Amino acid sequence: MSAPTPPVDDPSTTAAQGLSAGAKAAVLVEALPWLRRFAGRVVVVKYGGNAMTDDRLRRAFAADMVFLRSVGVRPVVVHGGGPQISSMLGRLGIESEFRGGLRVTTPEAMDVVRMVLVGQVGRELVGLLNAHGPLAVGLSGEDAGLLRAVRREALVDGRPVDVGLVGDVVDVDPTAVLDLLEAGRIPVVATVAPEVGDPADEGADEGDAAGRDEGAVLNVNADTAAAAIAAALGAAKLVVLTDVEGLYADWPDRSSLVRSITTGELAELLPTLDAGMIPKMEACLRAVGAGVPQATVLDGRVEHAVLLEVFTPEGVGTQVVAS
Ligand SMILES: Nc1ncnc2c1ncn2[C@@H]1O[C@H](COP(=O)(O)OP(=O)(O)O)[C@@H](O)[C@H]1O
Ligand SMILES: CC(=O)N[C@@H](CCC(=O)OP(=O)(O)O)C(=O)O
Repeated sequence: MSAPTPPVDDPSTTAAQGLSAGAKAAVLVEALPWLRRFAGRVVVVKYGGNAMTDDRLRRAFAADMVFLRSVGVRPVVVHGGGPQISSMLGRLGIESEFRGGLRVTTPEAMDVVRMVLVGQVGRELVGLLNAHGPLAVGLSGEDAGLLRAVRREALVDGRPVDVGLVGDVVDVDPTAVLDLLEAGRIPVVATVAPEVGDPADEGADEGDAAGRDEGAVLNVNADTAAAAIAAALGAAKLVVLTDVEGLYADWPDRSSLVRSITTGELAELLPTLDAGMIPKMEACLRAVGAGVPQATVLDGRVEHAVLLEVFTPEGVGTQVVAS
């Protein structure tokens, strides 16, 4: 007879082993008001950066999502996958470049974006979460009308530049995500979205009577999509994982880390920021502007960063709140 398989998160193997009983109890007691505050509420987590590529961090992230769900919080994961897309494009010999922080997406590249986000990154994440039980269900912006997008341009040196099949979310139908949450699942969203005609563009001669361009699917930046989804779900929090401690007011001066910033202050700082941080801070601004009470950019290199953020009074990273 073989020995019983230990649970995925065998408590006997955790770092908490080194803590005294008093310290362990203090951690649990400290979490109590936060457990109460977020019980039953939606928390949207944008997953990307190092937390997505390092195996130990990937497992810790999955455990965090399962923890949230186990204590009655409703996590929704919106994932990126930029490095994985670049790697697959490279393997296929398809050239790819970013302009103003957005990938120039040809129809050929779009096939790869969709294949990698939906068929690879999303699948792997669902598998990681489901090692804990039948919890995660993957879907893309194309499923059940979740996302609708219009084409957008990139801003390079203040001037608009065509980047091909790249979109910005104009409409979210959260019904499918809410159904999954209601069933106790963890929705995992890949950010490709069907294109709709720009409602402002009345003279458009393409598309059907409803202004919809049949068939086109757009590549949407995952930070931007996470913000739109958080707003549509009335989330209690948007958490954006990245590979730095948070927002630096004077990048790369490490002493300029911002712990908390209002939307008004952030709007002033935004034009001075460098490429990588712009979509993240725009996403936080958009979510909080649309009524999400808090948005936080977190260091995905820190194991269990999401739990620390949600369940401790200090939090970690940079928090954006309404002015
Ligand atoms: N003001 C800033 N504060 C923090 N990071 C910044 C800032 N400006 C630019 N960055 C860069 O943005 C990067 C994060 O963006 P990106 O690499 O696109 O993230 P991810 O892969 O996590 O989506 C950081 O690693 C850093 O190099
Ligand atoms: C338009 C655009 O640039 N889309 C992104 C979508 C993936 C993404 O946002 O991934 P990260 O969060 O890992 O950067 C891309 O093609 O890379």
